[in-house]
Amino acid sequence: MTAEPRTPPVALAIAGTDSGGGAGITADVRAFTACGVHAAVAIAAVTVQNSVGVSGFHPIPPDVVADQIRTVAGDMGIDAAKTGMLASTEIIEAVVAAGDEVGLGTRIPFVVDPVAASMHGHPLLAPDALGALRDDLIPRATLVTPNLDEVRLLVGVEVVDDDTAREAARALVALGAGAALVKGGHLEGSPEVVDLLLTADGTEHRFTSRRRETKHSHGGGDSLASAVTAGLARGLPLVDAVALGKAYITRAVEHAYPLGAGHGPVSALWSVADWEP
Ligand SMILES: Nc1ncnc2c1ncn2[C@@H]1O[C@H](COP(=O)(O)OP(=O)(O)OP(=O)(O)O)[C@@H](O)[C@H]1O
Ligand SMILES: Cc1ncc(COP(=O)(O)O)c(N)n1
Repeated sequence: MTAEPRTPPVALAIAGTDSGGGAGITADVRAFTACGVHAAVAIAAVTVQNSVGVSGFHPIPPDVVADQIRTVAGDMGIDAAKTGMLASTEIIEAVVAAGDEVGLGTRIPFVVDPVAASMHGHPLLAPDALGALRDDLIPRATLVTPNLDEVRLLVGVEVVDDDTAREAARALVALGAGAALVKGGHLEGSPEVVDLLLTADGTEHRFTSRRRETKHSHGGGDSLASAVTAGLARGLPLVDAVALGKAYITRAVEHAYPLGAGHGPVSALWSVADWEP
């Protein structure tokens, strides 16, 4: 007799699409799958995007974003959730309202990746939405995962070394986040990439990897945040979930591939390429 298939944990990505399949929801779904959880999605925006950049940006009506969250939570349940591109103040407020109803950040671990722009420098968030991100969404986060540009926008700290990364993480936790992971990918000039995790009780952890010389890192931030979310959905403690996320992104950057004329994506294919009929 064969055993009944077991239902995996469910993780929800609340984010934008990338038509080129490098970043946003496509990176989230790949990371969830590679990390062993079922991927549910609440689409917040559609972008017209390829490896060279973003040429269109179309927010989804806020009530539709909120309804996607409610309908997933009400049926299959959510074991952890993450946000990526949220596009506007109105969408952020809708996510906050629906998130409060279903328990994001209280009953359910909630990772906020405060996406403000694409790696090509194209905006993915209305400038007037920073306040809602800072004051309403981040205080509900179990973990916030900014890159160094987002750190500057959110808390005004210029990160150049460990001390300033620590200062930034403290400022993010002071906004009300349960923990902050300050990602060091943009700190060029060092052979290592250090991501600094600070939890609300003041405990610090450094996650270090060798820096790969590559221009193909599209979707790296989304992939890291989603892999951490998958770890949380699987019930790992936060520090172990971040360690899983760092291991996943390190392999994904190692296997990143050229695609199109611009920046290729980090890869999840190493986790599935050996499959044979
Ligand atoms: N060159 C690299 N080699 C190895 N790891 C890297 C490299 N660049 C970034 N990473 C890792 O990728 C993750 C994302 O870091 P980064 O600071 O680039 O965030 P991001 O700007 O949000 O990502 P992206 O814009 O590429 O989606 C981090 O865990 C970081 O350590
Ligand atoms: C829909 C969407 N979400 C997030 C990113 C950020 O990813 P990156 O910084 O690699 O461009 C993106 N480009 N598009």
